[in-house]
Amino acid sequence: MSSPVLEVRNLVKNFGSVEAVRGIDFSIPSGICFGLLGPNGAGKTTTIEMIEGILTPTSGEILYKGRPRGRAFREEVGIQLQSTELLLLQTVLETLEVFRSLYHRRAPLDELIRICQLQDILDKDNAKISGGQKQRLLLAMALANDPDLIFLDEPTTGLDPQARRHLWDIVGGIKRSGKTLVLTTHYMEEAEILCDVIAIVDAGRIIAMGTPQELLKTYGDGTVITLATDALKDRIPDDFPWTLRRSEAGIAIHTDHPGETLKALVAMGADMNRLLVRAYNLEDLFIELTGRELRP
Ligand SMILES: Nc1ncnc2c1ncn2[C@@H]1O[C@H](COP(=O)(O)OP(=O)(O)OP(=O)(O)O)[C@@H](O)[C@H]1O
Repeated sequence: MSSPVLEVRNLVKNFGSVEAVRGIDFSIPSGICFGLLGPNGAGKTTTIEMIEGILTPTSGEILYKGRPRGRAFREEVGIQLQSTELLLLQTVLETLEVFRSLYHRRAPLDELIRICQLQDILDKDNAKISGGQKQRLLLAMALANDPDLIFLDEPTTGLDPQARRHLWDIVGGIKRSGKTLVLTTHYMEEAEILCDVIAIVDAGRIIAMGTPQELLKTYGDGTVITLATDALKDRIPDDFPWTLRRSEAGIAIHTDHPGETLKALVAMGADMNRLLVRAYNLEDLFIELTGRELRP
């Protein structure tokens, strides 16, 4: 079997007394989208900045195609940083051309423009493009050297839902072209849609890892019924047989027998108009594993 594109062994990063990354291990085969999912401050950016070579690890090992990172890594990797300042008086096209000229290996310009859907904004100054357009340009810049491995650090943070979905489509296309992607996000939905393998990161450690289906199977799938706290006439009895989670948003019940649970809720006088039945998802899993919400 060919060696993984990227392997990370016992990676640690301390900033003074802050233990940002506390021993992370993973291995990424070619052609997949690997996601680091976790709340703010979990250590996602620190982890990928160590791999990218922006930060020096306190300890641990990073291998690219089975070897320590060297020239090949620098030439074959594309990076979309979480925040990048663009030259405001340059146009989108000029920015792309300058960026492409920095590399020996270059993706064809028309392909970059087509993949990242920049056709309509090529003549616009960087100062005048929207958040979604800027993210698409940053993505095109990350693809400028036709990389084998691409890092995307929270590519859709701050975008409106429509721009977010647009970027998901583009990233999906890049994935289908056979590239290997590493993506960080604190959006469960984004990880579920784009990633083949997800590592859930909390407080500097990976607390669960697998395909979305494996994670849900291992840690509990089933159904979640949510309802407002005051949508029940009666009190929930102490011997209620299903897992209950209370929050400001209301009550969430995790059950493998939704029919029976619904019957029990109806018997307690539940207002059916204020009740939602949905599949258990990765956000539920995260809350069950850590006791905290994924998003702040
Ligand atoms: N340069 C630094 N100096 C000191 N502490 C830092 C530094 N960079 C990050 N940290 C701390 O390390 C921890 C992990 O931060 P990191 O940015 O890696 O998290 P993250 O999961 O990427 O969060 P976000 O989703 O907000 O980007 C946090 O407690 C953060 O405050």
